Amino acid sequence: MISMDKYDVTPILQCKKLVAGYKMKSGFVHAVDDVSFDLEKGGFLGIAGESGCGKSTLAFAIMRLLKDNAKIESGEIIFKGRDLARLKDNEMKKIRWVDISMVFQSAMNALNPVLSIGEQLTDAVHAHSEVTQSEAHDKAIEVLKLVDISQDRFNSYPHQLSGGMKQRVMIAMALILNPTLVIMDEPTTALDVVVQRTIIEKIQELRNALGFSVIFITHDLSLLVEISDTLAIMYAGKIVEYGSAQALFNHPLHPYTIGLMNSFPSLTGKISRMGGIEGKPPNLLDPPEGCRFSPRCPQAMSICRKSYPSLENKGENHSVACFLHEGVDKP
Ligand SMILES: Nc1ncnc2c1ncn2[C@@H]1O[C@H](COP(=O)(O)OP(=O)(O)OP(=O)(O)O)[C@@H](O)[C@H]1O
Repeated sequence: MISMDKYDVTPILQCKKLVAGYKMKSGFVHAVDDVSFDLEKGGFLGIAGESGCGKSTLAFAIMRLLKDNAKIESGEIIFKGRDLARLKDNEMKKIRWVDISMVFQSAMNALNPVLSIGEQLTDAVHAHSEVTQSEAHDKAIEVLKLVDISQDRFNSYPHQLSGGMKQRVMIAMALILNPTLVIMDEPTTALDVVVQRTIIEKIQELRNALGFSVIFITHDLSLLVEISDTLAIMYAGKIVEYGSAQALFNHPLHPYTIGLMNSFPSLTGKISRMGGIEGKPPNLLDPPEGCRFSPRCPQAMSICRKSYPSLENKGENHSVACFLHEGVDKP
């Protein structure tokens, strides 16, 4: 885990009570429901949760790249003092890819098969800045070098590269305009474990060298506790636990976080029972009353089925939304 002291603590991004989702004939899918968090300059925020809990919708809302049937219903996304949720499209265009970029799930498949990677990188530079062909070419070579791809590969086509290399090209693409924030949505999921590890190490190395902030989204909590300085655990559209990766790892408070932690082997090597979480997440068109986790929670009390607990501070940089902890201050 990374010490937080190294980084400036001024938030560059503040999500405040964000509500976003999908308009359907049968109602509104509350995919992101009252989500708030801060991200410091140079910070690394990991967002974990099962499939369908709203992680990608949150990422696309920040990028303002939501699908046609989706919308930001309320809340704010303050980036460098401006509310992205309310920015006009032409203003957002100046920020997207330039100041905030994104590496999508299976991004490597998004490379254009008929253009060389060098052309795709230089096109990305030209699309957003007034530079000469030779400056764009130099920039492309520079970012390829950052992700350990030799300049001999400049004229290679995507099919000539391995999956790991293609994903590194996508990371190079996300970094080419020197963004302040890079959102990574499952950037390594499609790759084998060894390649995944190299790419994660590369991302950390580049973040340390270049100082950009990262929002890293994955269902793999074991990976996140290792690489993030702050963690947000999402369940059914809501953040149920939030805080420093260390605090969450050492003292997970929410039964859902504990369930996720029990779903992977202990990093300390201690043998513990691997338990999953029974049941499945609710339908977000019609979520259960009260705490959305209550139907699956082994410790649910009657209040949990009636009211939703608010996210309360339980110690320095650690908060949880759970009635089991309401009014109890924990380290
Ligand atoms: N285009 C859409 N129209 C309607 N509902 C959608 C649409 N896209 C996603 N959803 C719903 O929104 C909710 C959140 O989905 P989202 O993709 O954000 O979750 P996720 O945590 O990123 O999942 P995954 O890890 O599988 O990508 C889910 O209930 C999903 O079914």
